[in-house]
Amino acid sequence: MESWKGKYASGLRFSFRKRYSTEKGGTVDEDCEVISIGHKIGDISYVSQEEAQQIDQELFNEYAYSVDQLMELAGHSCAVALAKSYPLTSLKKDATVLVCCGPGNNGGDGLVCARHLKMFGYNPSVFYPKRTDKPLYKNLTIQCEQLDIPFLSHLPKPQLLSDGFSYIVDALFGFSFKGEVRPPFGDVLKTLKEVTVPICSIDVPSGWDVEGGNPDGLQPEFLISLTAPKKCAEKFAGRYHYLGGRFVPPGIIQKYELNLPTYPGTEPCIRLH
Ligand SMILES: [K+]
Repeated sequence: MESWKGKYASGLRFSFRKRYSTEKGGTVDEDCEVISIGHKIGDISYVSQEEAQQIDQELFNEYAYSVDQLMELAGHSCAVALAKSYPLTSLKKDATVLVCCGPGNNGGDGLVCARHLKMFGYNPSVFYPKRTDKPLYKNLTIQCEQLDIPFLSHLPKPQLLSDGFSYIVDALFGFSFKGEVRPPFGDVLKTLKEVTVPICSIDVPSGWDVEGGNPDGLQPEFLISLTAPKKCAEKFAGRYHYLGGRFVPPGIIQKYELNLPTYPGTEPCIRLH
């Protein structure tokens, strides 16, 4: 696979071709394009868990954003990146998508993403096994329910998931995940590891150490890093890596010396590879 790492965007567009091996031993080529405006695209920043949490706190405390605001932008950027990667017209199974949501803000991003996917014409369902008793999450849940998005009471077996959904969004854990997976999420991750449809992770592949990754864990096909990629994203080997959450103020970019590609035009997300 040709990589864009170490190359420079001389103008507005940078294109390259990726080659994938198929299960039957053949190869498939995919033409890719990254749009960047005068930015060195080789040395993108990967932030540590501590930096991600500090940036998060600064956005709320110094820059006076509310969680709802940033979650809305983040979740919307996830839905847009998913729609670019898996266009409506390319999907069978009535464009059914399962969004698995965890107990924290990563799960909140998932609920927002599900709502926007519905608005974009997809058919999302949500699995949200551990609900958080806070108005923000209750409201996001009601918003989905009012759009007739079904909430599953249990996670079906891998075969049923693979038969019933075009892809599965992993919004279980983000940059605050630590240690060994606690119940009931161990079983959830075990099931997701066995499905054959693409897994699409929001911010961090769930169950991965935020910095070290997890070679035995989920291997998503799609990842959207929010704000800035976390260190574990260096180990992401899937097909689509996007950056989203276009709300990082210049002061934070400077303070944390973030090197991030410039979002093109009015896009809420940009493909990194
Ligand atoms: K996740």
